[in-house]
Amino acid sequence: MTVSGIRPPKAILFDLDGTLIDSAPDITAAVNELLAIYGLPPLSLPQVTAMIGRGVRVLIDEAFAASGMALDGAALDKAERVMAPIYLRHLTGRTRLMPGASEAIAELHAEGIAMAVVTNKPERAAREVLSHFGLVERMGAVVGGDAVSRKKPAPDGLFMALERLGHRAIDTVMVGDSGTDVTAARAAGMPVVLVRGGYTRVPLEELGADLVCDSLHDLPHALNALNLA
Ligand SMILES: O=C(O)COP(=O)(O)O
Ligand SMILES: [Mg+2]
Repeated sequence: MTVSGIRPPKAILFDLDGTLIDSAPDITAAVNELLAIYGLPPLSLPQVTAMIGRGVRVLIDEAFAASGMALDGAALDKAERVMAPIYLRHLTGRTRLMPGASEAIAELHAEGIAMAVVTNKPERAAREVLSHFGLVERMGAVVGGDAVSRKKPAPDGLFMALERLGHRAIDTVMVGDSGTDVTAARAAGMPVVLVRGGYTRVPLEELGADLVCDSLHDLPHALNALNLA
């Protein structure tokens, strides 16, 4: 307890793409390599960026639709299999940490706050990126979109991370960049903070988060001011 009545969180669940890392350039490269195999021209960075956050299958579906080639279920299954190794070859080359990510994680770790990543990215890919940036050992759990039967906006991955961390939803805050993260956090009964600079085109104020931060630099301070129920 810092100030009377204000109770900071004991654990934080981070979204990955658009929140801790700026992976859109690598994901765009992977999408364009896949499209090229199908004889399709490349999409732009802003086009692909808007497709990130709901898992690789949605990404592929939307990329083909935007290229004028709608895929049925079986064709989408096949494209997903073709994409898997391509995606894994484009994880870190053009990906950077979001501003303030390492500082915020170091500060929260020093404060004894438990942390986990809950992403719709495949878990192997998420672990590889976190390990590349030296952050995987800071995370008490990494839950990928393929580790649960329902990805975010369902709360399944958040519950799995809580179980692994040994914390309760009411002591935990979800930190993300999109409406998907807000919906998942609400479904898990958890407060949610959104950070600007991610992959959502909708103004963050309209997404119903408890708090909006300009960058991860502001996060440790903002969390102290968040009044948990
Ligand atoms: O859509 C993805 O693959 C990843 O998205 P997330 O890390 O923002 O959940
Ligand atoms: Mg995201």
